[in-house]
Amino acid sequence: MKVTIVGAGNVGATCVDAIAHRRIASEIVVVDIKEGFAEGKAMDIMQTQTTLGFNTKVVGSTNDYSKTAGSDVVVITSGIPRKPGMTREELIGINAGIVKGVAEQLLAHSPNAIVVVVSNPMDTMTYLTLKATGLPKNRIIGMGGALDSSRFKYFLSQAMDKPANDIQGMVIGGHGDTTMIPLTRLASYNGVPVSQFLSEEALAKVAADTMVGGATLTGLLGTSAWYAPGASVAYLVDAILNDQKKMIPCSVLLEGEYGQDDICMGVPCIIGKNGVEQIVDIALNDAEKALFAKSADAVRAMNGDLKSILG
Ligand SMILES: NC(=O)C1=CN([C@@H]2O[C@H](COP(=O)(O)OP(=O)(O)OC[C@H]3O[C@@H](n4cnc5c(N)ncnc54)[C@H](O)[C@@H]3O)[C@@H](O)[C@H]2O)C=CC1
Ligand SMILES: O=C([O-])CC(=O)C(=O)O
Repeated sequence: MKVTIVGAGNVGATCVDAIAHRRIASEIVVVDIKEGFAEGKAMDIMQTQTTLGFNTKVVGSTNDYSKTAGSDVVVITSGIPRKPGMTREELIGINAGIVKGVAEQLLAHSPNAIVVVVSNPMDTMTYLTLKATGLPKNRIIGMGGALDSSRFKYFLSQAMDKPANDIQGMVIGGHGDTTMIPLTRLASYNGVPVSQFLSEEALAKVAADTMVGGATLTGLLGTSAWYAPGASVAYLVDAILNDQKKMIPCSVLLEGEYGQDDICMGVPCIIGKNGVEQIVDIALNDAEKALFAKSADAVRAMNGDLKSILG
């Protein structure tokens, strides 16, 4: 199986590394616009083959998409990250043009690929990719919910002092500081509701910490995070390549689900070899429904800005 990652920066290179370690692809091509950068990252990662014991071939390319031909999955991480104090939404002006151009070049060489969108603001970049390429909705997947859910489980495990791998939970909604919705009501410690272990106040703090999880790391690091984002992409790509039918919250086109139309937002999806194989329409309570509708309003407003940006 062949995977292409566009963007050899912090997130892109970590995606390559994490996918190579999972031993799920025969070849990974990494593309960047910066001369020699992707080639350098590819060579560095290839020089870990013998110490880490994987056989995936990693190839770097400076903007030559012919090397990406025939990819099964392509991942778009190209674009600028935010700096401390910024929101993801502020990146739209620069990233929209980058993502559109990259998506067109990728599909010219890999017309059957499943596209994973990572660049921010991710829900709007996913919607843009869908509109610009005209691909069926099952083949355009925005990655945000997998990451936000892993952060949610981390904060729950810290608050409960229990192992993160025994915690189940999902974050839906937009991938934004104020738009994501950690589903505390449905989170569990091996099936037991987390409300049995944490007070309402403690759960509210976990939800709040999860929502600003990316902003907190941006403040600490001076740029946004990459280890958990790269690992989340690899987790999603594994589910596609190995047809795992995992339920992963992803940003996908909604056509009536969750009361929304013509918008890409995070909802639980069954992910397999066809990409998004099913949207799981879970029964939200009234408060969660209201949060979802508010989140959709914000994402839709951002999508509206695409018209003026792209002409
Ligand atoms: N959806 C999510 O959960 C997450 C999204 N992100 C987003 O991912 C994006 C990348 O973040 P980082 O890797 O930290 O940034 P970075 O600055 O380290 O890397 C971005 C790379 O994209 C390259 N690039 C720019 N224009 C390009 C083009 N037209 N073609 C090919 N390559 C191009 C740059 O040369 C650079 O190497 C940002 O927009 C960030 O906000 C980051 C983390 C999580
Ligand atoms: O916070 C950011 O800007 C990058 C991102 O989407 C995340 O780490 O969740």
